[in-house]
Amino acid sequence: MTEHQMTFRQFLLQDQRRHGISDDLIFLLEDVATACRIISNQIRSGAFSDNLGSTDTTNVQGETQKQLDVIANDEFVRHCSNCSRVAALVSEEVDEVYWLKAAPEAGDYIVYFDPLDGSSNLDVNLSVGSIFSIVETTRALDPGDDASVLRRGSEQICAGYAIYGPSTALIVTTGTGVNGFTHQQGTGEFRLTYRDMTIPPETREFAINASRRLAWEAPVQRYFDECLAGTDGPRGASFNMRWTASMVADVHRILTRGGVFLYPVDSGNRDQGGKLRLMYEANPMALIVEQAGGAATTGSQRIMDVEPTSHHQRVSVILGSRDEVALIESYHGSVSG
Ligand SMILES: O=P(O)(O)OC[C@H]1O[C@](O)(COP(=O)(O)O)[C@@H](O)[C@@H]1O
Ligand SMILES: [Mg+2]
Ligand SMILES: [Mg+2]
Repeated sequence: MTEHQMTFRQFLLQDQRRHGISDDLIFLLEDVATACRIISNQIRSGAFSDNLGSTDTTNVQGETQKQLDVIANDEFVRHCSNCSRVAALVSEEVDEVYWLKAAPEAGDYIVYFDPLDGSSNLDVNLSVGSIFSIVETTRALDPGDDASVLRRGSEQICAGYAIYGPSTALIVTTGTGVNGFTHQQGTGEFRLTYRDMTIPPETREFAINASRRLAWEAPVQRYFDECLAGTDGPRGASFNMRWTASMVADVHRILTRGGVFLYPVDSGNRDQGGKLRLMYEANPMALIVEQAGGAATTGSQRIMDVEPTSHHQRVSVILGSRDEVALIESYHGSVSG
């Protein structure tokens, strides 16, 4: 058997030998993989099991929940609760923190997750995903205080996402590079198919929701206009654009062939602080992108250095190919300099 076909478990055991990850983290990651496997099957059989479409409930984000948002949330809660070292869960779909331990200890885990990312794509059969982030606490959490789960992204020990696209894949980092595993029909195994994913520093492809152009701040407008100016413009090159309305799908493309993804703060979402959520969208994707040689910024600050103030806070997100991100950051600097 070549390393190429290694199973997720075999890879984690190798990671343990090489980098010392704990048994508990291996068990937890296998539980996350099980949750994603079940969610993948639920999505793919959606039209027959009547779980497509919306519920009549609204989540803490003020969004009408899709049935699969709720199903995916329940699968994450059910499986992540198996690990006795998980003290708390933070989900995009639920306002409060799930406290799993009455007396948390230092060394316990906090799991933050977006159970179903790109929900607006579900009913139109486009790629969606799940995103997760794991922090190991250095001091005991206080179950009476939800703010005690607030940790900087730089404290993550692990992050990943599952993409439910033409195939289902699980992309994970435990702090020593990024590897991806494709779900194998028949065996149900996740097998190593993307080894040491690396983002090229340069790119000619960007992803942004251009329908928000009028709301953007000057640095983003400048960047966009220069890309569209083509070979005769200041960048001296023509750029391609993509936007899937699923962060997981856009980031997966960037991990596979490079690019830059922007969901900046703009006049339409400034009151909320942006669109995407820091703890279970921006931070995990920032760790994955940085581990693959890319960069992730708010425009003025490294995303993983942002000091969180609430577990559902939103943030400006610019991530991907390192040189492109640096250029966009310099445009923000030149505005604020
Ligand atoms: O609809 P828009 O403005 O293009 O926003 C799309 C963005 O919103 C999201 O769908 C938000 O995530 P959720 O689906 O988990 O709420 C991102 O995946 C995506 O990048
Ligand atoms: Mg999301
Ligand atoms: Mg979601």
